[in-house]
Amino acid sequence: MIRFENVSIAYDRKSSPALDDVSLDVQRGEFVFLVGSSGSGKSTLLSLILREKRTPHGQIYVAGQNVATVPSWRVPKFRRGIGVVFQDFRLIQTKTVSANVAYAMQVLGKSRAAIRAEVPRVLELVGLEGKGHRKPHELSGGEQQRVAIARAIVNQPGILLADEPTGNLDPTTSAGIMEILDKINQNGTTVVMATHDDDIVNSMRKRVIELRGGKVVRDEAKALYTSMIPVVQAGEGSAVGSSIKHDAEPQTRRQRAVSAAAASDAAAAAETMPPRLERKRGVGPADAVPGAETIDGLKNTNEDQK
Ligand SMILES: Nc1ncnc2c1ncn2[C@@H]1O[C@H](COP(=O)(O)OP(=O)(O)OP(=O)(O)O)[C@@H](O)[C@H]1O
Repeated sequence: MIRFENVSIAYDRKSSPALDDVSLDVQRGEFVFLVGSSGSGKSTLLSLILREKRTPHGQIYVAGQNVATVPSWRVPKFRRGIGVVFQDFRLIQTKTVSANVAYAMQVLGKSRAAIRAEVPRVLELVGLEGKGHRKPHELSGGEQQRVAIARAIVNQPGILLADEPTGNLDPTTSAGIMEILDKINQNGTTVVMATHDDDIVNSMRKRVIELRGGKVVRDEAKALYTSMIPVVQAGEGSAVGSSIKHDAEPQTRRQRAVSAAAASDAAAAAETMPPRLERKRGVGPADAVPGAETIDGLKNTNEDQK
C-alpha cells in the first residue's frame, strides 16, 4: 500500500538529511506506529506520502502509484485516497460538527443525499451521535479530534495518516481516540500514526517503525517503544526536578508522570518536616520516591522488550 525505496530528502544543503535512505513497505490493512524523537523525520515521511514534498532520491509508491509521476493537476485527486489527522484538529471553527464533516464531501462534489446519509453514519462511528449541531469550541479536545477523524474518513480513504493525533489529549481521552483508530483499521483502512507516546504504542502492540536522524533504526511487528527521555529525580541538585539522572533507565510517559508526582510529593514533605524527623524517616535522594513500588511494577513493561 505504501512503499519507500531508498528515499532521502534534505531541507537544505547545509543540514543533514531529514530522511536518509529510508526503505519500508506497509501492506494494505496494516496499522503502523512511526516513532522516534523530535526531529527524527516522522512528519517528513508522512508529508512525502501525501506528496506535499517530492523526494530527490528514491521512489515512493502509494496504492500502486509512483508518487513522483502523479502530475500536479492530479495531486488533489491522489490525496482523496488518503485521510489525514493532525495533533491540532484543524477544524473550521465557524462550521458545526456536521458541516465540518459534510464539507469534506462537498469539495468532492458528492450529492446532498449521499452527504445526508453518510455524515450521521460517520459521526456515530466516532461516538459523536447527537453532537452534529455543535460548533468545535463547544466540544472537548477529544471530541474535536473525533470530528477531525470523522472528516478524514468520510470519503472512505484507503489510507489514514495520523500525525500525533493524541498529542494534545490526556491518557483516557487518548485511549478513546486509539479505539476509534483501531476500529477504522479493522474496517480495512491502512493506518500510519506518528507518535511520541510510548504508553499508547505499548498498549496497542502493533508494528513499530522507529526513525533516528532520518534513518529507520527498527521495524518490528507487535512491538513496544520506550522513548529515551531521562528520569528526573527528587533531591538531586539544588532544586527538586532540576537535575537529570543521565544513567537512568528510560521511562514511559506515564512512569515519568508518576516519578514527577512522587518527586514533588517528596519535596513537599521535605519542606514541611523538621530536620530531625526528616533524618529519621530517611527522606532523601535514595528513598525520595514513595511511588517506587508502582514504578517498579511498570518497569516490567520495559523489561518485556528485551
Ligand atoms: N520546513 C523545514 N525546513 C528546514 N528543516 C526542516 C523543516 N521541516 C523539518 N525540518 C528538519 O527536518 C528534520 C525532520 O523533521 P520532522 O518534522 O520530519 O521530524 P519529526 O520526527 O516529525 O519531529 P516532531 O516529532 O518534533 O514533529 C529535523 O531536523 C527538522 O529540523
